Amino acid sequence: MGFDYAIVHLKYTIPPAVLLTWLYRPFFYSLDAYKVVYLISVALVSTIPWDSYLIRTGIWSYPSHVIIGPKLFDIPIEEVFFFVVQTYNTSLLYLLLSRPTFQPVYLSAERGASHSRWRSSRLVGQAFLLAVIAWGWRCIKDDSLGTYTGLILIWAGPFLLLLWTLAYQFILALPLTNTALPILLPTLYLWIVDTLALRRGTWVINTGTKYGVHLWDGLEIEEALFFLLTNALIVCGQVAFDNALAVLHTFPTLFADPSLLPSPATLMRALLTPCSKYNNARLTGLDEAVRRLKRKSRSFYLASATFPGPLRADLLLLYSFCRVADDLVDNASSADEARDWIAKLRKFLNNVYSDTASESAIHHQVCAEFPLAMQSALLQLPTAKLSPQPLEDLLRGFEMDLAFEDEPLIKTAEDLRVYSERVAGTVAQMCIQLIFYWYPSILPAEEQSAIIAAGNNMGVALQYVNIARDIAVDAHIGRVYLPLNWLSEAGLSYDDVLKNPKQSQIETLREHLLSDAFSLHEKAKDAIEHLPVEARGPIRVAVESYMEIGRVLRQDGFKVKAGRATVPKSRRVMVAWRTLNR
Ligand SMILES: CC(C)=CCC/C(C)=C/CC/C(C)=C/CC/C(C)=C/[C@@H]1[C@@H](COP(=O)(O)OP(=O)(O)O)[C@]1(C)CC/C=C(\C)CC/C=C(\C)CCC=C(C)C
Repeated sequence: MGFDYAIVHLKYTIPPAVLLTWLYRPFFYSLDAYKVVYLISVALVSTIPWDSYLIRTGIWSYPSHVIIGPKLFDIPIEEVFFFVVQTYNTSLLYLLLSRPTFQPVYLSAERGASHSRWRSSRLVGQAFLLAVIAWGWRCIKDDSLGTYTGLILIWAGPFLLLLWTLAYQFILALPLTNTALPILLPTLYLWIVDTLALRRGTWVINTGTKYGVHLWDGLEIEEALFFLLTNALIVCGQVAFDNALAVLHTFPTLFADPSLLPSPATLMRALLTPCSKYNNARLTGLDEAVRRLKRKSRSFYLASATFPGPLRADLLLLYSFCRVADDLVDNASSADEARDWIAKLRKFLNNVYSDTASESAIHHQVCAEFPLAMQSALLQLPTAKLSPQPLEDLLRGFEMDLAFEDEPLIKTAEDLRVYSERVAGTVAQMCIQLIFYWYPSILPAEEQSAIIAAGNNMGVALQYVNIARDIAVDAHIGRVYLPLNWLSEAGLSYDDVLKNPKQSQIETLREHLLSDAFSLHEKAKDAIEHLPVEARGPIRVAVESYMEIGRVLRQDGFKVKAGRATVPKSRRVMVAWRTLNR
């Protein structure tokens, strides 16, 4: 009996597991736990018979003075733990590196003209893996120095072939930071650990069944291959799982109301769905939504990466609709044109929520009345999960903007509040509706209404920050959102602000608005902790990264980009990290 192997775990495998768990903790949703447990179970079931065979045939061995003693099918318990901890560590690294990626948009890769190129890639990969398996078989048949290599290849090869066949498109399409990196980093690390363990004699690769070639001093080529292939299996397994989830959550017409923890059979059905059945319009809508968010809002783009998959998709689509609607109205060349857009948007919403308008009539109206680049933002809005009232109120908020043509719109703080409730409180309400759709709350109805009311206030707080940031930008387009009575108290007229929005008295009014924003924020923020657990951290990030603009505005000499105060990227990331871990 000895503790050498146990010490390898204490020194080299458990510390990264603790570190990775700590880093991934804010995102460790039940679905992630499900994925990791699933992969660990597959790893154990597939590895134990193989490893047991290798030990019983003397290909590798563990001197009795390095292990504690208990064994499972002749495998020391420390070795069984190795399969668990390696799968756990590599999976967590994969999950961590994949967090920023919105995976469903990578389903679109195998479409259009390049279809035959994808088919060739699949065939080339399959042929390569079949050749690898055949070569492994030959090595074993020869019963010589290639035996260990052969056993590795005929064990890992078929699993890799299966995963490649099911998910090759996703494996190839995802960024290398999601695929190659989580394979290579743990492989390199385990090569180093293995070198140290072999040198100390913690495990021994017996002679006669190995080539005796070293990748570097102390690292047998077979060991290097083993760790590379096992990490490739873990990452490809995770990618295949995510591929199935992306299909399940992206195409409600193929898989209506999928469970948040789908069964292996459902996952397999999703993976086996041919790409030709994918809804291209939905993929385009999601793709455009991600691009739009990335281009237009750095705060919400960062926050979006913290939301769990299916909720993230719906928030992206909601953002896309709100952005397009706001831009259509704001960028119109005249008030009449803006009114026209609002009428068209209202017609669209009336059609969507009416019992009589058919899907093709809605489609026809959108294609006939809206620019091509904006159509998907309307057609993919998740209206079935949203009530019509906040959308109608949002349009009424946009209509208020048009009143600027005739006279100053915001006369009192109350007017400002009404306006902000319409353009931002509504957005908050819709975000909460989507959260409750995906993660139904167990709270009584009145508590849920209180959360929605707090959300509405939080939306208003964000809108105040938005107005405080954009005083000069808005003045440039003839709008002043600061209440008229505040202006007169500061000895200013509406035209003074339009002419010189950077004068010193404006700073006092900006501070007044920010102070109202932060006091609303302070009162509303506790309600976030009553949201379903999956949404709490991400909503904190969304809210706090936007409120950070307000904090920057309160500092002297803040950085301005295109006339607007900006939060430096490192500061945004710090805010996100801090709020996630709160
Ligand atoms: C994380 C994620 C993907 C969130 C998406 C949020 C979303 C759907 C935002 C829509 C934004 C939008 C374009 C709305 C149109 C009206 C408008 C302009 C509103 C202002 C947003 C400012 O965005 P931006 O700075 O990009 O706009 P301009 O360049 O000035 O045109 C608003 C300030 C409103 C944003 C309000 C929210 C996102 C609501 C936040 C509150 C919650 C999520 C609820 C909090 C919950 C509790 C319980 C307190």
